[in-house]
Amino acid sequence: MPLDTAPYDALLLVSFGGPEKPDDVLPFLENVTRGRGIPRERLVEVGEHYYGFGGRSPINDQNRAFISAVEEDFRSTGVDLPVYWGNRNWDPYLADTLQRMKDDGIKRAACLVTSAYSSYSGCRQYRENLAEAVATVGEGAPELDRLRHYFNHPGFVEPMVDATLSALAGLGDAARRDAHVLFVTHSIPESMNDTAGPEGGAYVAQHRAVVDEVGERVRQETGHRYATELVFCSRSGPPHVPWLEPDINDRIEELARQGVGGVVVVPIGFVSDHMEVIYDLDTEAQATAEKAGVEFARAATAGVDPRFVAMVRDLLLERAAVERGEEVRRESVGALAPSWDRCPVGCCPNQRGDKPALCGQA
Ligand SMILES: CC1=C(CCC(=O)O)c2cc3nc(cc4[nH]c(cc5[nH]c(cc1n2)c(C)c5CCC(=O)O)c(CCC(=O)O)c4C)C(CCC(=O)O)=C3C
Ligand SMILES: [Fe+2]
Repeated sequence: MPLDTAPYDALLLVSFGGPEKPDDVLPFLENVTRGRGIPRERLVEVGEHYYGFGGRSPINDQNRAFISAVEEDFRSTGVDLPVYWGNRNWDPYLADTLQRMKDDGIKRAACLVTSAYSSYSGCRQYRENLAEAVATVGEGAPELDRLRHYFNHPGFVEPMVDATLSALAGLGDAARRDAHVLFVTHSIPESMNDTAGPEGGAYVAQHRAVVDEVGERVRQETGHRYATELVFCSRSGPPHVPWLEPDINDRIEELARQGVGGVVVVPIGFVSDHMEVIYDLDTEAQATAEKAGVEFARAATAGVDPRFVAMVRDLLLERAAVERGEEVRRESVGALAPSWDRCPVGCCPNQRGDKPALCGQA
């Protein structure tokens, strides 16, 4: 018997997109930064990160692998739904995917965004992209609901705990003893965090909840309370605009000066090993650590961990039941409550002016 997924007849994976070949790099970067006030020098620099990896981001292949894993999970558990995929910044673009869904007769889809937290960049901007894509397709475009934020879902948190434990095990005994666990996420402008979520500050608050929960579980598993902290990578934007700090590289250098022998870097801000992870962490931050004489181990991202894959099904069935008016039990761990189904009005505002966005409260 297939499980009841009504009112949904599809799942849509909504992601960032990335270049597939060197010629894609500049047009991709132009898509990402259009109207975002990013200095030219920064674009040239980030372009080099991509060229250094053959002009190809791993993110699209990672999304393909994730979709295959979700399809397999659906098949084996009796969820009879097709899975579609659309990006903000690169092919397959959201509007093209929505057109295909409409042609396939899809009426209403649940959207999983590959970003776990609240912020303009991680949430509302995707909701604006969905609104734009629906407007492009016009009459007959599928109705879309966004599945809730999953930073505190056990399917996201538990793989992070195991990844942190494995990374700790990868340090030498001496370095491990006083190692600092650096939970890292994408920096955003301070003003973007100040307005994130319904009451502001949600981006940092949600990350701190994950840091505390993973830190506590690692303590339970190892019997040792490692120093844990939240640090940031991938700062962009003009120098006079304040972004969230400390930067991971600055922090590693400071820890080295204090005599700390090892760091474990846990990319809680990202769901797969895309360019921010393989360049900003594995290349740049690792080089910083080497130069400073600090042992470095990077924890895996959630990727295709079966628990993370199964989370998609859990969120989908949960939301479907909510939309049918049924009582549901919402899985979550840590200090914060499960997140909302529809973003409150004014949540994570676009600081450059209002744009239509889907998946919010009326
Ligand atoms: C919060 C956040 C996430 C996590 C949530 C989520 O996953 O959505 C994220 C993810 C990603 N960011 C990515 C790539 C880029 N982000 C940029 C620029 C920016 N990101 C920002 C924030 C975030 N970004 C911000 C505030 C900017 C400044 C411009 C602006 O205000 O909009 C730029 C332009 C160059 C630069 O400025 O660095 C690039 C190339 C890729 C793809 C990687 C790949 O190709 O493998 C991914 C997954
Ligand atoms: Fe980004």
